[in-house]
Amino acid sequence: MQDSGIRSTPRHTPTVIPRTIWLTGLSGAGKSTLASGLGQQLKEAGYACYVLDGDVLRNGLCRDLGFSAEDRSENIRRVAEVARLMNEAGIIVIAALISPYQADRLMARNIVGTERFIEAYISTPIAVCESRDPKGLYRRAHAGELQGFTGVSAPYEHPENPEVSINTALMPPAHCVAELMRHVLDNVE
Ligand SMILES: Nc1ncnc2c1ncn2[C@@H]1O[C@H](COP(=O)(O)OS(=O)(=O)O)[C@@H](OP(=O)(O)O)[C@H]1O
Ligand SMILES: Nc1ncnc2c1ncn2[C@@H]1O[C@H](COP(=O)(O)OP(=O)(O)O)[C@@H](O)[C@H]1O
Repeated sequence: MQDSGIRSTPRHTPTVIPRTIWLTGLSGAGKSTLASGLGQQLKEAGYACYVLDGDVLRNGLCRDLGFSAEDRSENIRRVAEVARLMNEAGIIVIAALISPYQADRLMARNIVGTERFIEAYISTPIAVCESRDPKGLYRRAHAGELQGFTGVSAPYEHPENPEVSINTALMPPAHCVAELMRHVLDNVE
């Protein structure tokens, strides 16, 4: 066969390993802020990514669920299943859920696949979260208007071995996002 002489231009196409970065931490710790900042940076760097925010999903996919231990577990299971599907489609997922129980986070890791799962503990101390109180939920929980509120009247089990740990009380948001971005880039190519 005659050589047409046409050559495709060699391109550097990075082999992206689509990970799920699972942000866990108290309400007000900074999960949503960092998830959206990280999502924006990844998009700007050319990666396909998607933010699954517990707060948002509870208005749709998980709107039938409350905050009992069982419902939180089901919430996390559903989000982890979605994350797995998105990873399989080549999309980097950033999940931001309180996910207060160790067993549920382990379940999420197993559903997504342990090699794909990056647990990022947003370790902001509760005193800082309470002073931020961006939605007034701590005030309502202390006033007895909100039952089973994580950190006040429901437990938060600290991750024992997270891949990343970030205390947002110590650095401005941009630095926290940069720290997460560095970790993700080290792990997606
Ligand atoms: N009782 C109680 N405990 C904790 N959080 C509560 C509760 N009631 C409502 N909210 C609001 O729900 C958001 C947490 O949803 P998650 O899906 O992340 O929670 S969980 O992972 O299933 O525990 C959480 O969002 P964030 O503040 O962004 O964390 C709250 O706004
Ligand atoms: N370094 C920081 N990183 C993230 N959020 C911060 C930081 N410093 C202050 N904040 C503020 O803390 C609040 C965190 O709220 P949010 O991101 O909704 O937390 P969560 O999703 O964990 O409930 C926001 O009002 C944010 O502006």
